[in-house]
This record gives sequence, C-alpha cells and structure tokens, in this order.
Amino acid sequence: MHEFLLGEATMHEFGLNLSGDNSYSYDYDPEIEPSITNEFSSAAYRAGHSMIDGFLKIYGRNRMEEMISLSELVQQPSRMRKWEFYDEILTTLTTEPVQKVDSFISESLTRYLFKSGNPFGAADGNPFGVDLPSITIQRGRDHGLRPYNDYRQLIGLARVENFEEFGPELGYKLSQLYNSVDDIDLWVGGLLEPKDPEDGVLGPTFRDIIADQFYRLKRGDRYFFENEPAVNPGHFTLEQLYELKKTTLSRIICDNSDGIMLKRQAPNAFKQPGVYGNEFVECDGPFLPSIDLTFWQD
Ligand code: HEM
Repeated sequence: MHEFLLGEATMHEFGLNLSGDNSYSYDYDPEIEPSITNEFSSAAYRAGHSMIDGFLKIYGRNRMEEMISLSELVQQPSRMRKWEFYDEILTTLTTEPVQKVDSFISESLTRYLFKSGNPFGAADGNPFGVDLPSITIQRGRDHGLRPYNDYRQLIGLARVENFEEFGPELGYKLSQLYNSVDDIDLWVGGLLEPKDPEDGVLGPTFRDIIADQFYRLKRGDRYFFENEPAVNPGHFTLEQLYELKKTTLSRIICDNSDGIMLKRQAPNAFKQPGVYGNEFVECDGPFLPSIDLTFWQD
C-alpha cells in the first residue's frame, strides 16, 4: 500500500510487503518498540502537508462544476447538507493528483488555514488564518527533535557542510534564515532533499524515518492483523485473513459512497484513475470484490 510513498525497493528493504493471501505472518519480535517515533509524527509524515492541493475540483454529472479553496472547506461542514456533496468530494479525493514533496506549500495552509474557525478571523476583519508550516517547525522544536543534519548522519548520509549544497536559490534563502546548516530543522531539510524518481516520492531521510515506523508497527505489534495465533490474542482465521486481503480501498470507497454521483471507481485508489491498467469499473460489478462476512459468523 505504501509502495507509492516509499517505493518498491524500500518496501522490500524494510520487509513491509504483506504475506501471501492465505498465510499468517511469523516475524513478530517483542524486542521491537512499536510506538510512534517523535521524528515520524512531528516531522517526516508531515511531508504530506507539501502534497496538498489548495483547490478541490468538484465534478458534476458531465463537467467540472466548481473549484473550492481548501480554506473554504476546513471547519465548514455546511456543504454536507447538499445531497450529492459526499459523493462529489470522494470523487475529487480519488481523482485529484497529489502534489510533489518539495519547498512549495499551498497558501490555503500557509495563510488561510482555519480562517473560518479563527477567533481573530474574518468576522473581526482579519481575512487570514494560521500558518501550518510555521506550526510544524515550531512543533518539531517544542518536541525536542534534533536538527536535520543529525538524521542525515544517522541514516548514513554525509552531513551538509554549507548552504550552497541546497542549490543557489534555496541555499541563499536558508542562509538568510539559519545561522548554520546545523540549525536547519528536520522538516525543512527533509522536504528539500532531492528525490530519486525511481523510488517513491520522498527524499532518503524522510523515507527512512517513515519506513522505520512502518517496520516497527508491522514487526513490533503483536496485534498486527496478519500475526499468527501463537502471538496474537486477536488473530483472524486464515479464511478471514483471505477475505480481508481481497478487499481494496476502492471497494471501501464504493461501499461508503451514497451511490448518487459515485457509482464507479478505479480498482487501485492509490493510482491515477481512468488510465490504461486502472480503468473505471462499476461499484456493483464483479471487479471490486467484497468481503464475505459469513466467515465472522459464530
Ligand atoms: C487538508 C489537509 C490537512 C490539513 C488541513 C492538516 C492540518 C494539520 C494540523 C493543523 C496539524 C496539527 C499541527 C500541530 O499543531 O502540530 C497536523 C498534524 C499532522 N499532520 Fe496534517 N493536515 C492535512 C493533511 C495531512 C496529510 C495528507 C498528512 C500525511 C500524509 C498529514 C500528516 C500529519 C501528521 C503526521 C501530523 C502530526 C500528528 C500528531 O503528531 O498527532 N496531514 N495536520
């Protein structure tokens, strides 16, 4: 599932692929600490904030009908009163491509986030909201994260020695904001790392922090859904596991839509829909298998 994020090679390196359709996993290790790491939650996984598009395109029955700014949606649930909206937004979320993990973040997050819920917001004549990147940088410091350079070293990369290594434009900007390359915050440095186009969407530091977290969750949690009965008090039967593995995010989206505007879905919800190899199929057709719940009957 996270092949898209981490890349196939990293999935393989960290042993993140699932066991076969009809078998348990036997690699639970009680010595592995499964808790969420500070670096994962306070910096690396927040790379997602750079992937957000500030505008959501709403498609009607035949054409694009509206483009809504994210800041007009966050904390404004009133649109849910319109019948079709739930299906429309599910369609938008499965159709709109993610943005690159890079130095650009939508203004809807840097200037207008929570505009409507901001006690000092529009009603008081202040048209702005809060700045999520600033909050994130501050959150990393508040959580005591070490600087970016230390994590580079930890994963076996050379430390950055001077600002020029970030290129002329970014290097100059960073030199205006930080006294030393050793002060660069983890979230900032991680976003700016060059990406390997063959291997996921992240630079190596974020990729390793996130892969390490998934490895811990998979190997160090006795309740991980694939784990064998000997270690997992809540284990599934092999038949139940098979049923669970049959389902897909696309099936879940179909099952949870209202069927008004969303009646079809591409089989792989993580990839661009409607293209060769991921063509739309009907929700009620045979191509999106459902779980057979009779295997849970007592
Ligand atoms: C509309 C989209 C999003 C908005 C408005 C949003 C907003 C926020 C806000 C306000 C916080 C709390 C910041 C703080 O006080 O430290 C946060 C935390 C976080 N966000 Fe997002 N976010 C969005 C999407 C995403 C995505 C797509 C990802 C990752 C794929 C992500 C990952 C995280 C993580 C890991 C945290 C820290 C959670 C924790 O430590 O409890 N967010 N986000």
